[in-house]
Amino acid sequence: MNLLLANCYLRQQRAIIFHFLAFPSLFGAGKIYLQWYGTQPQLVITEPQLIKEILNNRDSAYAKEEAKGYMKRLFGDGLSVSEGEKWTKMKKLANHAFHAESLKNMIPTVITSVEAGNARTVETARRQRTAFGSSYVEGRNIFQMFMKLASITATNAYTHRFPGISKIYKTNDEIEKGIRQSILEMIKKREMKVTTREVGSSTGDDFLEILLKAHHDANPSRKISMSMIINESLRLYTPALSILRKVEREARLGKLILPANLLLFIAPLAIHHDPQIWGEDVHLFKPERFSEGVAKATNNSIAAFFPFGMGPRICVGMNFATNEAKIALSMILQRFAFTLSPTYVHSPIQNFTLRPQHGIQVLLHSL
Ligand code: HEM
Repeated sequence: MNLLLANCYLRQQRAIIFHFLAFPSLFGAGKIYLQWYGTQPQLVITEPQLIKEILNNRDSAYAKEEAKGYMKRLFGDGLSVSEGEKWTKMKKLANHAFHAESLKNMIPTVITSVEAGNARTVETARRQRTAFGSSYVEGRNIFQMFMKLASITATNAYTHRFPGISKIYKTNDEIEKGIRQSILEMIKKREMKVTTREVGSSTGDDFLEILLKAHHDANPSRKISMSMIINESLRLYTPALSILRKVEREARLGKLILPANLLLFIAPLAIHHDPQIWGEDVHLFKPERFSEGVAKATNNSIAAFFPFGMGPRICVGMNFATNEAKIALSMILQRFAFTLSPTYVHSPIQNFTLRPQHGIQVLLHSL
């Protein structure tokens, strides 16, 4: 540890770099090491307890690293890169914009976008086929209601300061109710299919049916929900690969004394792929890890799973992103069955966030 510390100070003179992870037995510090990012040394932290200490710190010992180059162009001087009073004000506004009530109001817009995407896909398929299943007609009706709802919502955005608005909102409510009803009916039909089908007699399981079956499984350890699938995807393919902080003033971190200006590189992916936390099957996609919630899956170690960060700078879009994914997935799965295309090449890369290098090709079948 002392050697590591020495390196922290040497860094200031831009002298030597030791890669501690490469020599864990020599230095006994396998979870903390120094790396160079271009000409910039960074202390990489992959120890949950220390990460918790850094990200939850509220006495300004650690700050966001100033955005440079393309990051600056991308983020400007917005919430994610600001500090102090400006950050407090912006965070308050953002939290308000994303609180539960506001999120509820965004749902029709999300639904409209997904439905428009679904409709475009169906239209493409229509050119290749002549016959449609009843689900298309049901979907078209829902889509028409969405369009009406979207137009009313857009109109409301301009008229909400004027009296008499409650009448318009009532119309809005009715359409929303109609949409919800139609979707619920579609789900019910699919659920009936799943629950009345005998085990083993299934023909051509699609993802929704697999999900529904898992959801209805009598064995609680085999029940799978959308949240479990989203959590396991975020664990295995953590989109935000790094969370950066700068040491504002000399700070004690565990047994280390960190010099001011040292850059800290927090690596959620390293934690999410640590076999000591997740077990030897860490690289397998197993949503059932989360069957009893995140706390149980992580043995109550809050910093063992943090795809959206933690502490005061936790992602403001967390609930929006997960709700959007759930809405989009459930709507797509009601309309289509899909399987992975044989042309798909698994190649996750870091391109700002972690993403599939060549996209994900799937074969869609209209239901
Ligand atoms: C799967 C999707 C997403 C992931 C994995 C993600 C991840 C993260 C992470 C790890 C942080 C913390 C950064 C840090 O501590 O330095 C963060 C912050 C932030 N995220 Fe997200 N994010 C997602 C979606 C979104 C969405 C949809 C929005 C906006 C609509 C958003 C807006 C923000 C903002 C504004 C911050 C900065 C908060 C602050 O500094 O106080 N994110 N995000």
